[in-house]
Amino acid sequence: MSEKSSCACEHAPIDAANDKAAAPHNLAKNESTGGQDTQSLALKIQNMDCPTEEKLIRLSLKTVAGIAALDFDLLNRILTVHHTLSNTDIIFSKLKEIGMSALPLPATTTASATTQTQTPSVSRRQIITMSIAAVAAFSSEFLAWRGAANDSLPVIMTALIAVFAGGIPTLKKAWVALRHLSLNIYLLMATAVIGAVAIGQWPEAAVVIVLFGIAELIEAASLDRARNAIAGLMAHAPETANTLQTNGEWKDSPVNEITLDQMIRVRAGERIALDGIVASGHSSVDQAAITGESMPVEKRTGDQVYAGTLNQSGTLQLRVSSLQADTMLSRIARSVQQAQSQRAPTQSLVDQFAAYYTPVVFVVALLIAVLPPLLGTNSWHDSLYQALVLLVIACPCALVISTPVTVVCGLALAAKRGILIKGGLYLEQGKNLRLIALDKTGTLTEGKPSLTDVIALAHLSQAEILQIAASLEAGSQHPVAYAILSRHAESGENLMPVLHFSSITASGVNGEINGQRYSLGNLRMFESLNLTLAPEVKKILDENLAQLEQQNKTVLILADTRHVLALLAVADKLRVSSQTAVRELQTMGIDLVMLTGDNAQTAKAIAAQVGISEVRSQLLPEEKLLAITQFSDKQITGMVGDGVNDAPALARAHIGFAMGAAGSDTALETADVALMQDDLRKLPEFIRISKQTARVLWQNIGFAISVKILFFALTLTGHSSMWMAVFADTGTSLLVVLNGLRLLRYQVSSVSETSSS
Ligand SMILES: Nc1ncnc2c1ncn2[C@@H]1O[C@H](COP(=O)(O)OP(=O)(O)OP(=O)(O)O)[C@@H](O)[C@H]1O
Ligand SMILES: [Zn+2]
Repeated sequence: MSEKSSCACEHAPIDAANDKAAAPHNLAKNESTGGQDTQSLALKIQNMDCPTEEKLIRLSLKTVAGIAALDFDLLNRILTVHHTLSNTDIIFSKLKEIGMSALPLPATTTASATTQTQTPSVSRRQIITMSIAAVAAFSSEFLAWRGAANDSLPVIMTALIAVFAGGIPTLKKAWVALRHLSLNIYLLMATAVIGAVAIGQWPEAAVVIVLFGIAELIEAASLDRARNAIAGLMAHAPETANTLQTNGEWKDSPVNEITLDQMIRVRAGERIALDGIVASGHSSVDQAAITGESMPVEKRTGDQVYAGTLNQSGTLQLRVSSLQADTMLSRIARSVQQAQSQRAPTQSLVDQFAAYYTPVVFVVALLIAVLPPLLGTNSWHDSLYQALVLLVIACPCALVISTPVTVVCGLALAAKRGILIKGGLYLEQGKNLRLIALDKTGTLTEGKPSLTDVIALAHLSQAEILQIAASLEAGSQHPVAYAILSRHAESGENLMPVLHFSSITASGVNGEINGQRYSLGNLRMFESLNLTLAPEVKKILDENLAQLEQQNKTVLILADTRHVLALLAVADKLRVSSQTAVRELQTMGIDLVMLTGDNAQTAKAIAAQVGISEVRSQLLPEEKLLAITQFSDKQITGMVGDGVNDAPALARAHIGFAMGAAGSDTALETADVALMQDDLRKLPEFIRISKQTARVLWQNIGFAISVKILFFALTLTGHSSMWMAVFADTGTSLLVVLNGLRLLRYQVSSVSETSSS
């Protein structure tokens, strides 16, 4: 057996290149495709349940030239093949060869696939034949127990019935594995059974293969449970919606036929079918399905509502703003689905362990079969039997299956609470966070500042100042611009046209109005103008500046090319939840640092209010990035931002968190963890989920390994039998899957929630 194929039963990675298949698609693109465009083919494979099958598929498709990468989503039984083939028939025929029938899926439906209930993987027919097999196997065992010889005709006949009714799928898969020179659990089982027959233990052979068959069915059924539990969390949007027809009537139509900008009506008590903007009506909407927040949110004309959320009180008319496949809910489902096809570190660890464990046990089994009889310390018969028992416990099934189930349940639990985690890696790393850097504006504060002061320093009136400032800010997305623009909107004046507009990140804006060049921004921006000011003007400017900053306001200076014209001050409110979150994180032993582009005085004041002692202010985006780089060189570092200016820093941190992701596409895309709600308390909650997931993960690993060790010892001392080993293996698999599922019901109670509600 070759180096590669000697790896374990189950889904140990086959080689480095294939292992990358678990990484996001863009990686696959760069791989060995010779610059051609990589296409993706999504396939639904009904009987792809177990990591063993993943391995078989990898083995069989590995030989096909033009396949760049494979993404496995075992839980949803979807295989995505990234390839450069012009004809994909070869994929189907290769799959058929190993007994898998594949159904092509349109690329866009992969998301909604999570939200459909799946056909159960255990059919009635399988249950009936397995029952017949079970009766036959136990009759065989019973006859032998009543005194019939183990190789007498009635015993052999009943055993054969059991093997044919219950063992054919196992034997078939073993044959495929053998042909591919891969050592997997089916091959181990088949070896054990054939070995038992060879030493005349017919009843034993029958019982083992039937127990294993039942185990496989139970495992498939329990994975179904995991699948449905997760689908149940995500599936919340109705399939039809009450739409306005061209003749003015309302009619229920299927959601997938509804187009953008159509009007739909949602009555009280109904779930909303598509994302939309409220066109008329007023209601409170329970948005838990998207944001995880338990309090309903008031919705009126102009507000955004999401598919899957529950309209509680009034009738709403909505203008549809996204198609079914693009709703926030579908994107969350898609994101969870993509996350689960990426291996978490523990999973890779377990896979690696499994890759060594099985061959080692196999060699030990061989030694046990051969050495004692050669040395004359045991009979051939007994040694062979012991060796076969060892083969049964060589299967790392429970271990390998429990990790993905647990991780997926952790991801689903978090998604249910409005925390969107982009991969098992971040879920596992969360518990190791030692330092979290927080952005100020929009993260600790609401990010919706209001204009508090307008101080004229030259000939302009307040109204003129406001008009110039607002016209300049019209081209900016910065929260400061929002403050100035919304005040200006109240005045009812028009904005003036601006020529040669430019916006300088972390400084301000400038442009030309009526032939005059203006700039508006922070002190850094003003100083870059190099104006020579009369001493008395300089004095007034400095005094006002100091005074406003003393009040913890962000001060902007409006200037033309020769004079300083005015000071404008804005103030932002701290989020109520920030304080509690900061305290909780500190209790968890995490260091907090505030990073901000704002002035030192205001930064320090806000930090003091929330209880953060380390502050870095007046940072440019690249300086934020530098700070994060320094932090993450030393410890596991998280960064929380709103994803607009701080995308590079978010990307550099070990875990980048984006706030209020439900409102912003960039945030949802750039973050490793997207907090759907504008609430920092989701951060300690994320860490708690991470810790609980790790706990369950290690419980499972510990339990599975203990059972193996126990049986190893029992076997070596001649105290276990083959069917006991199968029983233990199955039982362990089942228990670890159930233990993983328990996570879904984990109560993420937190101090802050109980005290604030
Ligand atoms: N469009 C703008 N108009 C006027 N001033 C601006 C504008 N954009 C940035 N500034 C000034 O530059 C400063 C730094 O901006 P930056 O976006 O880096 O940080 P911030 O939003 O204030 O805070 P944080 O870094 O916490 O998000 C702002 O405090 C403001 O004084
Ligand atoms: Zn197993």
